[in-house]
Amino acid sequence: MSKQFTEEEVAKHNQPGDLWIVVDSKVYDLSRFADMHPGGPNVLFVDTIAGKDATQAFFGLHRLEVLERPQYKRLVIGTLHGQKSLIKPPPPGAISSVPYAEASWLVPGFRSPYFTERHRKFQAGVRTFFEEVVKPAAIESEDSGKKIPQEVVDKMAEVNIIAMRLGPGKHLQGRKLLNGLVEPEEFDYFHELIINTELARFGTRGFIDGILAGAVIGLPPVLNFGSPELKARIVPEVFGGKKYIALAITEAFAGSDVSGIQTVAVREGDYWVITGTKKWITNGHFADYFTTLCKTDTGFTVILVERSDSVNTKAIKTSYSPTAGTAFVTFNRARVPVGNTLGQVGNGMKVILSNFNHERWMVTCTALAAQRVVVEECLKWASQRVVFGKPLHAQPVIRAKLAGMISRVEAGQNWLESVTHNMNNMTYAQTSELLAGPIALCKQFVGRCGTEIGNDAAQIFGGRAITVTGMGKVIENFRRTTPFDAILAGAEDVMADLGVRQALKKMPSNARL
Ligand code: HEM
Repeated sequence: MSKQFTEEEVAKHNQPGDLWIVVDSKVYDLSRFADMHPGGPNVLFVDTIAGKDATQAFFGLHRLEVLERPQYKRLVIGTLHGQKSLIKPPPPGAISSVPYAEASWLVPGFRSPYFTERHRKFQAGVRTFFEEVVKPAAIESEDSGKKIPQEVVDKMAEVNIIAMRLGPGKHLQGRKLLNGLVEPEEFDYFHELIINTELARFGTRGFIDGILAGAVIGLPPVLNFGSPELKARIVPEVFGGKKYIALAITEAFAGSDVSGIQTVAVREGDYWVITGTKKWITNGHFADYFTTLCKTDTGFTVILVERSDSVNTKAIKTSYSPTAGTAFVTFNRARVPVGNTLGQVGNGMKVILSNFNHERWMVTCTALAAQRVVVEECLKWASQRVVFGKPLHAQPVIRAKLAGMISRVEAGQNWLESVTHNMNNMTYAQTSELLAGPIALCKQFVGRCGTEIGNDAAQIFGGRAITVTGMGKVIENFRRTTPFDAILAGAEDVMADLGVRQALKKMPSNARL
């Protein structure tokens, strides 16, 4: 039982050298801390704060996590008599009770045609895992820009999260997935959607890509088009988190116009000799393998290039965290055995295209999850921030912005879930034929919504939205990095155009008004 104080007792400690305040029923002794307070000592000595309950003032200026830091927890000397602490960080794995902070299938009372009890159990397990194991590293790496920690990769490999991120399929057979929370044969795209969602909830966009997005896009060509020997060697290393792989398609010469690439592979006996450069290669800075699109005599060919002295990687400074390992890659006559060819020589475009739908869908999942976090941040802030003597949400313009943000996220979510349901029920050929357009359009819609949500959130948070630490840090990260969602895996305008062109191809010739 902690020591209890009356309001009168607390009130006596209200000056330099002897300062107590109350936040959420806890009494803090700030006598020595006041001079070290990052917001300065003077703000603590005003009449309404010193010796008083400063809960509202505190939460108008600090995130709850400040009070969770050990150096500040130590300042608590007791509680206010007869009061209980009401504001607590949610335990790992908890579902938020803030409206629209969760997809509706997780909200008590709502029904879903797609998610089962098994999905719910899986979601709870994934959230707990990510919050306990991944979140601290996500925050640390996003900030420091350093490579994702190997211990986290090892733990993800142990429960087969790296393998699950490649979606349902034979590669999951015989694996124990998240301690048996899902069987390999029941694993579907909704399970994968859950993983993508949970990964994107920390306000750390660079880390989302750093934590092996390269494997999600770079390994499928090996799995689907590599020789049995190559697969037997590469796949276990990557799923085991021991080796890293990146997809190397784009160049300074060619982005959306993939066919403009200039990297060349020339056959010399049993080897390919590869010369050229690749740009914006996610995870490239620390990758061991590069799934590389090359020009060959008879068209384009995808070749798995292993890191060697002839492969040089240089970090590119992007607007998100260097922890993503974004690199400029140079192949300087890199010699690769012909056995590393993925698919048929000259048929590289097929190999590359086979990957695009899944990649675009994945980016849509993580983008949407990050947007939902922004909605939650804005609802909390609009409720706890007091302006002109009222909560921020008392302003109609703020409520209008919230309405727009919520509607965009819910629209995107419902579209994404419908696409995901169809991915679960279509053959690969049907998905290519019928879903390439909807996935492209859904991605461009969610990407555009990201820009609009970022703009609205910035108006709600004001100066805090352009400040890297403190109250608005999640909004700052989101606004700075949401363009990645609108560009990676297919730029917004290209996606829109692709979706419409796919639709026009299917226009019946006899359709008339
Ligand atoms: C337990 C008591 C407190 C602790 C441990 C604490 C700690 C901190 C910390 C760590 C920061 C840096 C910014 C951040 O990380 O969010 C900060 C900033 C600040 N604090 Fe406190 N603080 C306390 C109480 C208060 C109170 C009662 C006030 C009321 C006026 C206050 C006013 C400020 C201001 C004005 C800033 C600067 C905010 C900004 O830059 O936006 N602090 N405080």
